[in-house]
Amino acid sequence: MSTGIRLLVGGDVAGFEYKEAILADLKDDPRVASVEDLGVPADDKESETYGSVGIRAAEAIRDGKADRAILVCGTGIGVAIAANKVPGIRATVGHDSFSVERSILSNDCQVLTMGQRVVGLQLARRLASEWIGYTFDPSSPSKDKVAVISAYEGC
Ligand SMILES: O=C[C@H](O)[C@H](O)COP(=O)(O)O
Repeated sequence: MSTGIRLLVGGDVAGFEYKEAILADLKDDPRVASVEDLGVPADDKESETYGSVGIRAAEAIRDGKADRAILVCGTGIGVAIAANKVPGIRATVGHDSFSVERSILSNDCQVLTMGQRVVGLQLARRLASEWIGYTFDPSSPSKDKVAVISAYEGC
């Protein structure tokens, strides 16, 4: 990934500890231009569920306020489903290095999600770091495949 990526992190109560750890890592990462915490906050972890956090992150990316988001819930599934409801946003669960790589190089995903109840913390942190290191190649054959989805959405 080129320097200057603008990131969001977020999640629900079930992903709070991982979200906080990944947020801390990203704040120290020289590849990151900015990172914003969308919550849930430490003092009100039940304030939102995965649906609203996922949608809010995706809308911010859609609106050009950030480039990508890393979201954590219990499984990664809920935040992915929510983010994918926003037209133009491609979100996926990624719990292994190959999927995390392909989520960018094949699918040009703007959102990576993970599950705090599924993988270990150190793996989640490593996958987050790997993910921001990938950049989609718009001259690759994958571009036309992603375009099929975008055309359906009208994006
Ligand atoms: O996808 C949903 C998440 O895993 C969420 O954090 C937990 O949801 P639950 O409490 O309904 O299992």
